[in-house]
Order: sequence, then C-alpha cells, then structure tokens
Amino acid sequence: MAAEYLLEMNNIVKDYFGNKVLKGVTIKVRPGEIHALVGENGAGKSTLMNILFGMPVIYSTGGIKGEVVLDGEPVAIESPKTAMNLGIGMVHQEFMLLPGFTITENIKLNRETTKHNPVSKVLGDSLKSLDMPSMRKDAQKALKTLGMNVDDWLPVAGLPVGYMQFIEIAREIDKENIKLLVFDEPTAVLAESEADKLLDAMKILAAQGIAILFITHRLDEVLAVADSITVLRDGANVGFITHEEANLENIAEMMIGKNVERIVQTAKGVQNQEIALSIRNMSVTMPGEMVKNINLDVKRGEILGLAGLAGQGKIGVANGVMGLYPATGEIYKGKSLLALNNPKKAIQSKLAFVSEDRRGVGLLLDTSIEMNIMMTNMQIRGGFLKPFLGIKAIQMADDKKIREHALRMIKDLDIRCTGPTQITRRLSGGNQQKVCVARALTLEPEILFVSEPTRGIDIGAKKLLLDLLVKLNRELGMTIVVTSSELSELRSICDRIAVVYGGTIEAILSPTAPDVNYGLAMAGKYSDREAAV
Ligand SMILES: Nc1ncnc2c1ncn2[C@@H]1O[C@H](COP(=O)(O)OP(=O)(O)OP(=O)(O)O)[C@@H](O)[C@H]1O
Repeated sequence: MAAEYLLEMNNIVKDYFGNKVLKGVTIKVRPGEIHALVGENGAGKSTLMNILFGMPVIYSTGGIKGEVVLDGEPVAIESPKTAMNLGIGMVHQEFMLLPGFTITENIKLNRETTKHNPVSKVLGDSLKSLDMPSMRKDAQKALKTLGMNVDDWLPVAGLPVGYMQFIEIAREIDKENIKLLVFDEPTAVLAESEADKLLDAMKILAAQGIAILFITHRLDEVLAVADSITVLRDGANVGFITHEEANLENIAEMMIGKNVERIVQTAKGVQNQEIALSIRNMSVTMPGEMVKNINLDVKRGEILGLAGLAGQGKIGVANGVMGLYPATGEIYKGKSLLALNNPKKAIQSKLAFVSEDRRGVGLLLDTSIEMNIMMTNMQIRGGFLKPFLGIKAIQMADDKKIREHALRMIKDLDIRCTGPTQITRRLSGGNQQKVCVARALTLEPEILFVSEPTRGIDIGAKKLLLDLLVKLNRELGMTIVVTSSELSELRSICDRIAVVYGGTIEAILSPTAPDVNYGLAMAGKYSDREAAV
C-alpha cells in the first residue's frame, strides 16, 4: 500500500557554527497536494529545503540530525544528484535557462535523447546524434500539461519573463520520475495576472499526483492554492493548518507571533509640482527589460510607483538612470544634466538605488553586515572616515561611528542577525534584502530608487519597510521611485503610479484609479481607450 505521505521530514535539527537554526522541525506532504511552507525571514525555510536537496552548504557545515522519509522509506540525501534521482525537483526563483537555445533544448538540457547514426554504430555511443523529433515531442507534452501554447523551437531569448518560469517548470516535469516539486517564491518576479497563471499550473500538476511544496511570502497565494500549511518561526514548528482553517490573520499571527496590521492607504497626493528628475527620451539596453525612448518626470517629494508586467521595461528605468545598464537620452536632476552610464556620478549626485538583483549587484557576501551598509558611502561620499593621528590627508575608518550607525540600521530595519559583524552570507534572503536597503539609506539620497523592495520579505517586515519608505518621504522629504510587481503595494504608498508597457509609459494613474484602468494600461490598451473617448 502506498504511504500516506510522499515526504516526511521528521525532527530536523540543523546547527550553523553553534547557532541552532532548525530545532526539530517536522513537515509532512501528501502525494498530489500543495503544501505551503511559510515563516518570517530567517525562520529556516531555505535551510530545510537545502537539507531536502542535499546541498553542500549543509554537509560542509555539519550539525544536522533528523530523518527524511520518501514514499514510506527513510532516505539519505547527501547530494543534489541523489535528490534528483529520487524524483525531487526544484523550480528556481532566478531563471536558469540558456537564452540562445530553443525552448526544447532548454527543457531537455543534460537529459537529451539520442539515436544511433552510421558513425556511432561503429565508433560508439558517445557519437550518437540528438533525436530532435523525440525531444520536441517530450517538450511539447510538458508544455501542454502546463496549458502553455508556445512553439517549442523558439529561442528562449526574447520570450516574455512570464514564459520563462513555465519553461523551468516544464523542464522539471519532463523528468520521468518527478514526484515532488519545490516552488521557492516562484511568483516573486511575476505581476499578479502572470502569478495567477502559475498558480493554475501548480494546481494542474498537483491534480496529476505530483506533490508540491510551495514557499512564498504572498499569503493570498497560500490561501488560494494550498491544501495544507506548515508555519515555522525561529526554526521551530508553530502551526499546521488545513486550507479550510486558514485565513490571512491566523497565518500571519502564527508567523510573527503577534497581530499584523494590514498596510493602509497612505498616499498624500502630490502637492509639489517642482520636477526633481526629468527623464527625456531614455532608452536602456537591459536584457528582458528594454526601455525605449521613455519620458518621465518625477516630482520633488513624491513617491512615484513604476508598475507593469514582467519584461515590459519597468525594471529597466532605475537601472538605466543609475548607470547599471547602457542608456542613451538625457536625464536632468533639477536643472543639471546627469552623466549617463556612470553609477559613481549618479551616487555623487545624491541618487541611490536598491536593486532588484540583490545577489548580482547587491552585497559583498563574505563581508560583515556593517561594512556592507557603509562601504559605498565611504568609497564614494567619503563618509565614516576620520583623520589618522590628526593628519587630514590620511583617512581611516571611523569604527565608532560605523558601529553606531550599523546598530541603528539593524534596529530600524529589524535585520535579524547575531550582530553588525556577522558575515552577510549567513543571513537569510529577506534579511540580506534589508541590508541592501540600509546601504542605500546610508547614502542619504535626495532621490531613492527602490526595485521590488519587498520581494522575499515576510509580511511583518514588509509593513515595516513600506512604513519606513513613507516616513523617509514624509519626514525627510525624500523623493522615492518604487518599482514593484505588486500593484497593491504600490497603491498603498504611492502618490502616482506610472505603468510601463513596451518599454515606455503607457499611463500615469492615481493609486485610487479603478482596477480596470490598471488592467488596460498593463495590457498596453490604455492609450487606445483614451483615443476612443
Ligand atoms: N550559510 C549559512 N551560514 C550560517 N548561518 C546561516 C546560513 N544560511 C542561513 N543561516 C541562518 O539560518 C537561519 C535561517 O535562515 P533561512 O535562510 O533558512 O531562512 P528563511 O526562512 O529561508 O528566510 P527568508 O524568508 O528570508 O529566505 C538564519 O538565522 C540565517 O542567518
């Protein structure tokens, strides 16, 4: 008889250098169910998944106890390959696709089907040819299962970002023995309408008997699709509830240990008409997020939102202004023309950026939290330095000031860590994100660009972060441009929201504008409607 649970992780303990991060955690997942794993930043979700996948970081650091049971049999998963052979797959948050290859080639990567040719018959299997018809058939089957209508021979480069996630999934389900799929924040890069499609695909897979472990900070998604939910806090189980028992309040309360207030509408309306930043005919070459001849004025003292579907260019705007991707056009800060393609000059002009790509351009992972917070300011703005033995020409780090400031940032942003000297790599993903925010704030910018500020951040920290942006805006008059895939988040804090479509501004809407206007703008149809009126 088949086991009741496909996966059991029983009493899992994990210690990192004496810090107990899992204190006897148990999760159980039935075949064909969607099981959500939720918890605030640093609760231990990724560590638990790293154990399930036999990741080297777990075994190289030791301190692990507990039992993993798959299909009723205890298993020892000491490498990702073992996990894969056991039928455990992972849909990554960052796409791991080869852009120049076709959809089929990406789906079949490393598992290509081959057939004999005259040469291989003589010289051996290593010279066999690819069996393209058979590979394409498999790829088409996987795409069809996901309800995806796309030609499998198209190259991946140039596909909308929403599609890329599906190709990742197709690659996993094409593996014949797949039994359990882990989705780690799969919708973080998707706008809401695209996320809905992904949730539908998860339901289709579950209906076919694949068990799904779903990690997300978007609790509305948990309520929409999860059959059951395990809640972790501080490395321990704090709750197991079924779909019927769950609601937003009880999950959030279990996660945080207290009531979480919902984010409330705080937009103040733009009073100031003075232009802080004027973007003229800017084009940005950023793969997957091209900006084409965009014109946009940011008013002094406002919080401006940048919304739009994935791949339409909203992410490219801040990256272009800050010089991280090649840009052309003109940008004026007040009356002065900003140097393009020069991140250092942008920072010297009192602009700062919290990138959506915290791993790529974000952090020095093997350096302390306090150095990450301070480094850019010290290098570019010359802050947190003092003269060496009173000699002004020789500057050295002002350790006391650095420590005081780091401690304040850790407190203000609730960065969960052992202290300012902790190595940043050892923080959970959400807490690393907060360090990125702290670093940008330390530059004391006049204009702050923040991309996907709450991606990967738990519901309690999310409120804290959005409240902080509003506070910086209201109390210090900081002009803020927030790019986000979560429209509701933008609507809760922005004074105006610019919707980007096809690399340019489709509409600028009030946060209270009807949903239908946002829908039209995101689909690139708002200007048609205007023309028709
Ligand atoms: N490589 C590591 N070395 C030392 N400590 C680590 C390491 N990775 C994670 N930790 C610690 O383990 C704890 C749990 O982190 P984990 O990444 O599992 O949390 P999480 O629930 O996935 O958080 P998030 O939602 O922010 O991704 C944290 O306190 C973190 O600092």
